[in-house]
Amino acid sequence: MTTILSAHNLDVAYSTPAFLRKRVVRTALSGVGLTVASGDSIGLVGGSGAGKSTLLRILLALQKPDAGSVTFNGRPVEPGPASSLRWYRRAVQYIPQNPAASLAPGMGVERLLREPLEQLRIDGDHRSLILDALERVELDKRLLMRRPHELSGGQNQRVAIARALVPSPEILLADEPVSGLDLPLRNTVLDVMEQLVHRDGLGLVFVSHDLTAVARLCSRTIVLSHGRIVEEGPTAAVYAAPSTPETCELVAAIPRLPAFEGVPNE
Ligand SMILES: Nc1ncnc2c1ncn2[C@@H]1O[C@H](COP(=O)(O)OP(=O)(O)OP(=O)(O)O)[C@@H](O)[C@H]1O
Repeated sequence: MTTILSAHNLDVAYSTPAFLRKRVVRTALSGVGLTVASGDSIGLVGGSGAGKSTLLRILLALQKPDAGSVTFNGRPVEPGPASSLRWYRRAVQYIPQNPAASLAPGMGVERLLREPLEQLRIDGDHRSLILDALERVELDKRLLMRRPHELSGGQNQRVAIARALVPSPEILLADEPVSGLDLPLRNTVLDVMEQLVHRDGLGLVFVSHDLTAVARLCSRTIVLSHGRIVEEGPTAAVYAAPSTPETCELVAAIPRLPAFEGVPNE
């Protein structure tokens, strides 16, 4: 059976606190829907304030929309106590933007990778699940003894990805996972994510300002602007012929190699 995470007609508006005299209501999402099957890779792009994080929080069952719904294989997904969401957290995992902030500094890598297995009450041989996740992110098992501050930024991000992989999820939701990394580390992390999508067939929702990374990982792209989906389709088609001003602006911002002096760009 194909696993499906679906969001239908999501609306979210934030309003300023009631004690302020001039109440401002800001639309964060309006009529947003998306569907992710295992093996799908979807880039979620848009300018600052477009609604990407709000959508991700709802897909992670961390926030309830004002209207609309999220389902996983037809089962409703809503914020609630950890015990009521274990089934969902096993199937859908999160890769954070900033592993330095999300990995507890006092824990060694082995403990960090064991914790989700215990919290989600996953049976089986935890040590072999941990070693398998490490291998998938191309980290040496000797790193299990280290703590986050003894690792590079790229190694920490791969630990964060391994932590998301240990419960054997079907879908990963990633929030700007390479934004803080310099170019070589960024490429290493993207290589790992590419393998997870293309070799292992995991579903991916990849939130990013980095359209080059989206082009590499995602077969489909959704463009959000002011809380609305303004464009969506196969990534190559969206980039080749953007049909809205918002997408044109994002595509125009993709860095290009400068022409060498005397050698004109084609
Ligand atoms: N807790 C909140 N209270 C009030 N307004 C909020 C809150 N969270 C987000 N917003 C507003 O909702 C809109 C969407 O914000 P959101 O963070 O989802 O966008 P984003 O696309 O993730 O932006 P960025 O790329 O800058 O992180 C913005 O106008 C933002 O200011």
